[in-house]
Amino acid sequence: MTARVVAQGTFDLLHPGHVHYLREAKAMGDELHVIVARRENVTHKAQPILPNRQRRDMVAALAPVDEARVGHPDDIFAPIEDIEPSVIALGYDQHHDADAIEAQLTERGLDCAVRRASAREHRYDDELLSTGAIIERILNRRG
Ligand SMILES: Cc1cc2nc3c(=O)[nH]c(=O)nc-3n(C[C@H](O)[C@H](O)[C@H](O)COP(=O)(O)O)c2cc1C
Ligand SMILES: Nc1ncnc2c1ncn2[C@@H]1O[C@H](COP(=O)(O)OP(=O)(O)OP(=O)(O)O)[C@@H](O)[C@H]1O
Repeated sequence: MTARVVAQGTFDLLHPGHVHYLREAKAMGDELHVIVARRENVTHKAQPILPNRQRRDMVAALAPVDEARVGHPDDIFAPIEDIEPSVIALGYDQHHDADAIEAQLTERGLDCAVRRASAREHRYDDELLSTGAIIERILNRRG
């Protein structure tokens, strides 16, 4: 049986940290499905610069990714019910609580584990491993 893995995030302005996360998520199963957060659902930080569809298309073009979709407007478990993954891979810094997600999955009758991916370490001095850091450098150098 094919083991599907779900990864999720904003993925505005791609960088090597995203690639690290998606490679690791893919290694947790056979097929990687990515849910790209809708702009209006990104409320815990500044809203993305790039539109939903552009972020989805760029993520879909990355080697570890089998399918990428823009997330549901108001039910984050709707795409999960559709994909039926065996693992949800949370990013190392995602604010979601793994136990709370597991409880909601069980409540909906979904048999799926929640795992946490690792962070990517810097490999050289001025490498930028967050979208926020890229935007800050743009503002500093071009603003
Ligand atoms: C299991 C799971 C499913 C999600 N599904 C959706 C969704 O359907 N629609 C959406 O807009 N965001 C979805 N999200 C993304 C969150 O809403 C949140 O914006 C996202 O995790 C932000 O990640 P970031 O801080 O890494 O950018 C989902 C997150 C998780 C953990
Ligand atoms: N340096 C990194 N190492 C490993 N995973 C990362 C790294 N940066 C982002 N990710 C993961 O990629 C996914 C999408 O991240 P997100 O789009 O929030 O990027 P970000 O660079 O962290 O953004 P921001 O700087 O705006 O917080 C999340 O699961 C996040 O944990």
